[in-house]
Amino acid sequence: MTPPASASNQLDQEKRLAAAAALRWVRDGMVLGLGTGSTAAHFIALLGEAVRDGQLRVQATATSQASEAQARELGIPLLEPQRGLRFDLTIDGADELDPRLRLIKGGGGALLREKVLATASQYLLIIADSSKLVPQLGQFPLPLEVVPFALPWVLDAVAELGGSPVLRSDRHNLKEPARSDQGNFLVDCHFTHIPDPEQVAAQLQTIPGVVEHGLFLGLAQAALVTQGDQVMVVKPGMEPVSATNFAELP
Ligand SMILES: O=C[C@H](O)[C@H](O)[C@H](O)COP(=O)(O)O
Repeated sequence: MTPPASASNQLDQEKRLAAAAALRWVRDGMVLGLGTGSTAAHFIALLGEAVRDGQLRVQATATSQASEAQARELGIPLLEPQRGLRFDLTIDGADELDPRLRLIKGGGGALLREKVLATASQYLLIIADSSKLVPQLGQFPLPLEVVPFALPWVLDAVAELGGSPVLRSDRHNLKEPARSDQGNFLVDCHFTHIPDPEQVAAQLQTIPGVVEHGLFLGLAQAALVTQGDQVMVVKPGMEPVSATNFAELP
């Protein structure tokens, strides 16, 4: 359900505050991974300003064509995928995160590239508004990237796991399926509750034709979650603390 306009403005403001807090930990010379989605777009915009004003010199690789286009337009120097390329820090959004920093990602269809960069990063920092932090994952439908040929069998297999799969439609032409940047289909799996994300991830990995799933487990080191006008740091096993308490990466 879409939130009413005032709530959606509030969430957008929270996203921007989290993005601004993340920018504090970007250091000159860093190689960055740039996430995808509305929260990551705030970060890229702020980073672009810092680069333009000469406050930061960084290089970056983006997790989607959309983020790459935004970064290019803002003059952020971009690196192509290459062997040996590692990222000091990747800043990305999430659709859901739990207190152990297990994530659901892929609402924008960028889960594959996002997981590739997250895995090649020393530090994955998630930025999010207050609606994203949940006690248990699964309310947000879990996205899968699926090879088109394999679709019918993937749908069968996900249904057997209790995930009520729905093939995602193209936003601009609802009669057509949405495609990832790789040209694959996206399937949203409505589990409602995922009490054991590790088990679900292991099961999804065995389905032929599933290129990637949107469970990000053990990948994020910290999250910046805005609650009202306060940005809080969330780390596994730690009570959330104000982001202003950290001078370095949390
Ligand atoms: O594929 C998209 C990504 O995983 C996004 O980071 C995620 O959907 C969150 O997007 P937003 O910041 O727009 O809520």
